Amino acid sequence: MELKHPELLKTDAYINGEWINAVNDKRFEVTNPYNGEVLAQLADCGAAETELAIEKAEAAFEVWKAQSAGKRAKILRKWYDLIITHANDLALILTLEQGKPLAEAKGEILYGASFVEWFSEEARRVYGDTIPAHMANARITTVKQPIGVVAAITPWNFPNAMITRKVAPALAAGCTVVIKPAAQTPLSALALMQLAQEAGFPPGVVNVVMGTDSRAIGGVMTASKAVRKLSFTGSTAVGKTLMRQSADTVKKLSLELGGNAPFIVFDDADLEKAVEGALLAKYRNAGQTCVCANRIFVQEGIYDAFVNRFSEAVAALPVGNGTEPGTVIGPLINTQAVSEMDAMVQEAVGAGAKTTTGGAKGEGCFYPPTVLAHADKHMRVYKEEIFGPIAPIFKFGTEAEVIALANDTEYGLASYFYGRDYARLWRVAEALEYGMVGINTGAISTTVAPFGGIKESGFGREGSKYGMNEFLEIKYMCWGEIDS
Ligand SMILES: NC(=O)c1ccc[n+]([C@@H]2O[C@H](COP(=O)([O-])OP(=O)(O)OC[C@H]3O[C@@H](n4cnc5c(N)ncnc54)[C@H](O)[C@@H]3O)[C@@H](O)[C@H]2O)c1
Ligand SMILES: O=C[C@H](O)CS(=O)(=O)O
Repeated sequence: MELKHPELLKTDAYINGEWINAVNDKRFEVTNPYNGEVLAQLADCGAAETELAIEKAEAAFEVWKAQSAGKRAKILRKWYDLIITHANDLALILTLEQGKPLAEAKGEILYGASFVEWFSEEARRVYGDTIPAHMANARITTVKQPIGVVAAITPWNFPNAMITRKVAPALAAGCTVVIKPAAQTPLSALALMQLAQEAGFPPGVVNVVMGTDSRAIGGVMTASKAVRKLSFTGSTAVGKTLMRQSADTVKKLSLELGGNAPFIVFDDADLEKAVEGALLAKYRNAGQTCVCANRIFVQEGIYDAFVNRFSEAVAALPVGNGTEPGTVIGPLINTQAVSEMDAMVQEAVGAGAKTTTGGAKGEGCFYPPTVLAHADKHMRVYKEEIFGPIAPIFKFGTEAEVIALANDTEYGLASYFYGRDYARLWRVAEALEYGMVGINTGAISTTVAPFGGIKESGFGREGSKYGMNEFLEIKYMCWGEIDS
């Protein structure tokens, strides 16, 4: 791996400002999904290392929370500057371990960095209140205080941004953090720790433990009384497990879970813009994105025109090695994902769907971008999160019909629709049961807006002016006997 800053390639856990091997010397491999090449052998951490990291984070909390907001802001800003300086190296590490094309990886690095920049600024704006008291001789104030040690568990699909989106607000609030990245993509997390160390975060403020036994690591995190907050991004199934495990210590939770986004195209939509938006919303990271369009609903008047135009554009998407310029679709994370895609496609085709492009396994971790016309609500692609490059297209008649279809899911993360009748745009935006709605756009993810879902897509918001609230407790103070 040719890096300008070779120190970014780390393979040991980062605990209390030191790089440490697993206590039992166990290592695990991280491979490149494009060609199966072993990129590195990493410390295979478990319960012992997690307990140590939590202990050090708890000790560091006393120091970090006592820093001024300005001091925390300065170190976060320095971290941001270092991430930007080394963005190309971070993007290469990300592409090699996760597979997404370099241009997308660079975009993720800049997106991830934007959370560090945003919360380096928000750090100085944790305001309290003075409230007119209920008694003449009393005064009422509130202050916001950091909740304490935070455990962060993150997925493989955005191995940089899903970390900074949690860790930046937590650190800005004065919390300390223990991160467990996905075992498939830990190199991005460790590279961020190298830069955090260079930025001057005191030992123990931010830590990373990685390993193949996620249950062991998560089990320690959820059982620990020292961990006052768990912030999880991943599947709904695992989110539910962690929620159950956290009940015994009544942890504050943020859950960013799975999605099943509808992408609705009304007859009056600009067809070209709708196709462009659908391509963007569907095929980011080869469809391995929580907010990807999962079900494309097209009104009957333009159904055939949309299917033809969209299929043509999908068939032309360049597929290949993420490090090659021009690649738009890289490999999936592993061959199991490829098999899962193929099973969903074959089930849909067996039930009457028609592939207009793609529809058969590629080599290794590749599955071609696939379009399924004449999909219906009885198929897996309607009910389940696809999390891959398959675009099922459903036909609908009326506004009421498509709202019912769009909301017919236990998920509630992202949703999208294209149209031009402004009265209808308002009605549909208000009727969709989702945390986020894209209206005439397929790209909604930004640090300035509250990112998160409802129903079984989780709760809590990341980014925006709301993001720090996840890591703060409001304390109310009632000052009596003022007139004595
Ligand atoms: N809402 C969002 O912001 C968002 C963002 C990215 C991904 N996701 C979702 O994540 C899923 C894909 O990511 P994934 O495959 O990494 O999800 P996953 O739930 O399998 O794993 C997520 C993380 O949890 C860990 N984990 C798994 N089982 C665990 C356990 N029992 N205890 C502790 N940790 C455990 C994994 O090692 C990984 O670090 C999709 O459902 C996607 O929608 C959601
Ligand atoms: O997988 C979903 C992540 O949240 C990525 S993004 O925030 O939509 O870019």
